[in-house]
This record gives sequence, structure tokens and C-alpha cells, in this order.
Amino acid sequence: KKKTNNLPPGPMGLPILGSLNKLGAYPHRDLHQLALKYGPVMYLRLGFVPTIVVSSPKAAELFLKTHDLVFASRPRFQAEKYISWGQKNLGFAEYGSYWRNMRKMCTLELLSQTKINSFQSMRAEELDLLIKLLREAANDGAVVDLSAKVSTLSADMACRMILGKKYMDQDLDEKGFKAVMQEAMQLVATPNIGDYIPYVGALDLQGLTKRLKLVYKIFDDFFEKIINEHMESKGEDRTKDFVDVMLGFYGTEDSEYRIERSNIKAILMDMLAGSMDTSATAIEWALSELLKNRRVMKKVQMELESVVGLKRKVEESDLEKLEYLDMVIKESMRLHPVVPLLIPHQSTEDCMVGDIFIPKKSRVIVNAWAIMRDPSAWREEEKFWPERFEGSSIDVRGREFQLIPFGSGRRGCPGIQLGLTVVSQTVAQLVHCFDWKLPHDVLPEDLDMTEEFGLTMPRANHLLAIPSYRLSQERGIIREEKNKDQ
Ligand code: HEM
Repeated sequence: KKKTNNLPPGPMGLPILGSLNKLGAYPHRDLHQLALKYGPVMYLRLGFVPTIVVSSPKAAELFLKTHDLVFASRPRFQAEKYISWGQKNLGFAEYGSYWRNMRKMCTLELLSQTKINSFQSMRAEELDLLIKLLREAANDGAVVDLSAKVSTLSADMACRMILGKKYMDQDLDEKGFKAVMQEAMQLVATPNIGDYIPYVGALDLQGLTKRLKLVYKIFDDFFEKIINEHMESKGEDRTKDFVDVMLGFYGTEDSEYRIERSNIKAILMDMLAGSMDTSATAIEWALSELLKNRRVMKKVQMELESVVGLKRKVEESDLEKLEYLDMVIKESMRLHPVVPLLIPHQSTEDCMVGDIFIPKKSRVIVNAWAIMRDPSAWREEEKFWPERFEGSSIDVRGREFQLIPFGSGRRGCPGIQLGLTVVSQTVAQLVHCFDWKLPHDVLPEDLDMTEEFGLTMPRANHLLAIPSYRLSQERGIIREEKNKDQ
């Protein structure tokens, strides 16, 4: 029997387009619907690209653990020529020794526990600034755009850690730092017809390449400037940011690959992209669920009261004692995966997965969104119910395949520890310091939860809420200060 007879089941698809027409504004949902019909390992032709869609925990284990090595590469696509400095980044790099070297450098030098800890006071400082701002809003009874505030916080933390200082929006481009970054993310996530139907690639029918080149130029100039500044101020006494660390490897011959400017720029882009949007998105979804589920919000606040008390703010060292908060973050990441389809994987050789044949160079999409609400693994899968994790050993690190918000295996996220720290600490602090209510008499159950699909999937509409300060001792201090003023 010919092996190709054993391709996984899937829709026939149109000539040329294949099944591209089946993907609308919410591809994770469209793919989920198709998987309900064709099964957890499904074959689609997207244009000319053979694509395997993986949609159950068991299937994910086969692709990300049993056969992890075969599926540890990434497909090539139009956008990366511009956004990864000639494929020199980590996230999109093909499997091989270059990727292994860069990944090692990132995990050992940039994202290690020690390095993460060295920025603890910086994170506390940034979070304090936000709390201060929110206290002013609370005094005025003002509505706060939480999505915007959290996005700024996350960008500021990322910039200080990676580039050494905060950059004002205008420093990058008149459009603003976050806007340009979001544009880059969006351009990378928008399906480019040229990736699926190769002979139209050069035509740039959607104008994506033109926009990408502009974004690339902005980042390239920005990173050049930053690298120059770091080279000039070398040897100054300061906590080494990521640029400093990488410059330590600059031009060295001892490793297999010389680290040049282009490598540094590509990795900087990885780190910025990896830490800005992801954490902010995870935080806004967790807060949304807490605003929607008052019972859970109260329970988190009670835990904080008993572990931290109302006399001080939360510190990172408290986090390990906050068990219920941990369940809340897990449950929020389960229902609102930040990266719903992970980053596409690609097979490096023909492979039999069970009795199914997967050809070399197939693109593999893991539908984490569908997997994390698979009714075979989760009871009442649509319900936000953190208690489901009580007494369970399931964590978010991808050892168990029903919960894979960070992926799993060789290509799993190297920034888990950092991401979790920022997300948990921020959510904890915001609900410890403040009570929150929805504006304009919006009822919790009516809170809009529409998603905006992309490589990362934030809320479609910003989360707005009204804070009131709730820490007792500091409230007293404020009163005293006010009295003094009078
Ligand atoms: C809540 C926060 C975060 C979430 C949910 C998240 C999620 C993910 C996911 C799902 C993947 C793809 C896994 C796959 O394709 O199998 C990934 C890859 C990656 N993440 Fe994260 N991430 C987060 C934070 C971070 C941070 C803070 C950094 C670094 C500063 C980072 C850097 C990366 C990189 C470099 C990759 C590509 C790895 C590779 O291809 O070898 N991430 N992340």
C-alpha cells in the first residue's frame, strides 16, 4: 500500500486555494470546527502547502513529544526575510545547529533564573509606578483603560530588561513604539497569499511586503542606535541588560557562530516580541475573567489578605504561596491562550505517526486553543472554574498535553519563567491594591470577551474598569498626608 494513502483525513479543498477559503477572522475556531468533522490529526492543503492540524491532547503528545525531533523545525515564510535579519532569530529559525546555539545562549544567558532575579527590583519599581497612577485614578473615581496601562507596563519592563532603559513612544518612530511592534506582530500573523501560492509571492498582492520593509527599517535603525550607545558606554557599572550580555559575545570566534550585529538585532526582536505583547495579553484576560467572576475575584483577594495582609503590597517572593492565584492564572491561560495556534512547526523528514503518514516539509499547526477546551480532557470545558486544578498536578509547562499555553518540547517557550512571574505578580498586585468594578453599569456577565486573532490573541476591545484602593495602612498614611496639607 502506498504511504500517501495514509495521509490524515481532511477536506478536499478548492483547486489552487485548497482550504484557505475556510479560514475566516477566527482561524482557531474554524480549524476547531473542521477538526470536529475530520479528527484530531487532520490534513489540509493551504494553497500548495501541506498542513497538518493537531487538535487533541493525545495528538499533541505525538507531535511535541514522541516525534518532537522530526517536527522541531519552522516553515519559511515571506515576512521573516525582513523581520528576522536573514533568519538569524530564534523563534522562526529552522531546526539545526544555529538554532541550538542561539537557544542555548538565550536560555543560559538571558532567560535564566539568575538573570530574571537580577531584574526583580526593576519590575517592582515599574509596577509601583503603575499603582501610583491607579491610586490617583481611584481618588478621582476615574475609569481606567486597563489594557492600555498593562501594555505600557509590560513594554516598559521589557525595554529596561532588554535594552537598558525605557523608550518613549516617539523614540522609535512617530507612530509610537507599541504601535510599530503591534504592526510587526500583525504583519507576521496575517496569512500572506505568497506563502501558500509561491508564484504570486513576488507580486505582493496584499501589500504586506511593502509594509514589512518599512517596519524592518524602523527597527533596524532603532537597534543600530541602541547597540552603538551600549558600545560607547561599555564597562559602566550597571545591571547588564540583554544588549550588554550579547555584546559580550560580539565577534567571538570560540563559539561555532560569530555573533555579529545582525544576530544581536534578530535576537533583540525575538526578546521584545516575546515579552511585550504576550504578558500583557495574558494579564488583560486574567483580569477580564476576574471582573466577570466576582466570586473568584473575592477568593483571590481573600488569599492575598491572608498571605500578604492589607498592610503591604505583594512581593515576588509571595507568589509561591499564592496557590489559588496560580490556579486562576492557569485557568485563564487555558480559556484564553495568548498564542492560540502556537508558532507553526515543520517536519524535517517523512514520518509515520502511529499509522498515519506525514510527508517531509509538512507544516504543523497545533491548535492549543482547541486542545485546552477538549471535552475529553476537561469537564465543563467552557466554564471559568479555577477549582478544577485543586489537588491536580497539571501545570502550564507542557508536561501534560491538555494544558500547553507555552507549547511543549524542543520548541516550547524559553521565556515561561519570566512570563509567569510578570503575569502573576501584576495580576496579584492589581487585585490586592484595588477593588475593581466595571464602568457604565456593565454587568459582569455582560462583559464583552471578543478576541482579536493574531500570532498573539488579545481582547478585541480594551478592558475598562474603575479602581478603588483597598490597602488599609497606606490608606491611613494618605489621610495623614492630606491632613498635613490642610
Ligand atoms: C505569558 C507569556 C508567554 C506566553 C504565553 C508564551 C507562549 C509561547 C508559545 C506558545 C510559543 C511557541 C511554542 C511552539 O511553537 O511550540 C513561544 C515561543 C517562544 N517564546 Fe514565548 N511566551 C511567553 C513569554 C515569553 C517571554 C517573556 C519570552 C522572552 C523574553 C519569550 C520568548 C519566546 C521565544 C524566543 C520563542 C521561540 C522559541 C523557539 O522557536 O525555539 N516568550 N512562546
